[in-house]
Amino acid sequence: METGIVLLNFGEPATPDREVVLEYLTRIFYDNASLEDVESDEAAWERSRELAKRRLPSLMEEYEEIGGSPLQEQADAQAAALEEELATRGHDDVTVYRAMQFMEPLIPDVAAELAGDDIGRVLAVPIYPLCGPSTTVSSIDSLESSIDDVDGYEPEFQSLTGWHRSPIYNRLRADGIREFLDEEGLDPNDPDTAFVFSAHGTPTKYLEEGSRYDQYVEEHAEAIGRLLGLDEYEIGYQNHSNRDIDWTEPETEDVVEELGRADAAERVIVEPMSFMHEQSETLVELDVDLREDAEEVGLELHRVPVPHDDPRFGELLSDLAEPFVSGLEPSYYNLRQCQCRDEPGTYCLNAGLPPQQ
Ligand SMILES: C=CC1=C(C)c2cc3[nH]c(cc4nc(cc5[nH]c(cc1n2)c(C)c5CCC(=O)O)C(CCC(=O)O)=C4C)c(C)c3C=C
Ligand SMILES: [Fe+2]
Repeated sequence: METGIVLLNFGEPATPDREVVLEYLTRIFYDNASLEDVESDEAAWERSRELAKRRLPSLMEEYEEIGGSPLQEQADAQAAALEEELATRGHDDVTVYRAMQFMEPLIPDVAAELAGDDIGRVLAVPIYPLCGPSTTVSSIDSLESSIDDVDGYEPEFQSLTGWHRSPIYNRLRADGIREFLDEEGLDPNDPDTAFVFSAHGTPTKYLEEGSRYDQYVEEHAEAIGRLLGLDEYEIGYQNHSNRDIDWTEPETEDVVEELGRADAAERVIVEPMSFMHEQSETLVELDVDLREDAEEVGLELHRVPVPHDDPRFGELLSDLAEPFVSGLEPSYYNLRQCQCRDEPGTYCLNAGLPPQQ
C-alpha cells in the first residue's frame, strides 16, 4: 500500500504581496477565533478580517525588509531530505507531501492530492517539535477533516505530535548551537555572557484549556542546557499582541532589556528554540527588532541560526516516521497515545512522562 507522509508547517508568504499577506493573516486569526467570544462563524470571519487589516501594514514592512519569507524553500528541502533518506532505507512506497496551515499549498488542497494519488495510508507529521494547540493539533485536525471532506476517500490515518524528546533532534539542536558559539568565539558560561532561549509564545487561554506547551518549552530548554553544559540560562517568549488577551510570560524582549538594565551581562546569545525555519520571527523580530532593543541597553546580541538545513534532518524525520511506515507497534519506539490530541492513531514522545528533574 502506498504511504503518504504529510509534513505540516505554518507557512509564510514567499513574496511581500499585500493581497496574499491579508489572506494569510485572515486564515491565522480565523483558526484562532476561539480566543475571543464570537457569536457565529460569520462574526468570527469578520473579526479575523478586521484583525488582519490592522496587522497588515506592520507585517508587510517585515516581509519587505527580508524580501519575502524563505520558509517555503527550506520546508521543501526538508521534505526532499526525508524522501531521499526513506528511499535509502528501502521505503520506496512512500511519497512525501508538504502542506501549510496558512499558505499554499493549503491543507485541503493536499488532501485532494492524496486522494488523487490513491494514497492508502497517511501519516501527518507537523514540523513543530513542541506540541501546541494552534500549531501541531490544529494542523492535524485540519488534515484529517479535509480528508473526511473528500468524497469516497478513506485512507488509514495516523499522526505524530510532540517530538522534542527525539535524541537526534536534541543532538542536532545542541550541535548547531555549539558550532555557532565556536564560530563566534563565545563562551556561554562567561560571567559577561547571558544565554536566552526564545520560544514562540502561546495565549494563556490555551494553557488553561490543557495545553502543556510551556512545560515542553521548559523541559526542552533544560535538556539543551544540559547537553551544552550551560551554568545558567533564561527563557523568553515571542508573543503577538493583536487581541486583548494574555500570553506566556516573560517576553523575550523584556528578558533581554532586564539583563541590560541590571548590567548583568555585556552580550546575550539568543537561541530561537521553537523555530524549525528562518522566517520573519527570526530574521526581523530577533535580528532587527530585538538587536535594537539589546543595543539600547548596552548589550551585543548574537542570534543562533535555526538548523533547518542540518544534514541529519532527513535522518531525524525518517526515524520519526519509520515505525509508522514499517507498521511497527508505535510503543516499540516509545511512541505513546498523545494527550494533547486524544484521538486514536495520534502518537507522541512525551505523553504521560515526568518532566526532566
Ligand atoms: C512562519 C511564521 C510563524 C510560525 C512558524 C509561527 C509559529 C507559532 N505560532 C504560534 C502561536 C500563534 N501564532 C499566532 C499568530 C501568528 N503567527 C504568525 C507567524 C508564525 N507563527 C503570524 C504572522 C501570526 C499573526 C499575528 C501576528 O501578530 O503576526 C496565533 C494567533 C493569535 C491570534 O490573536 O489569533 C497563535 C496562537 C505558536 C505556538 C508557534 C510555534 C512555533
Ligand atoms: Fe505565531
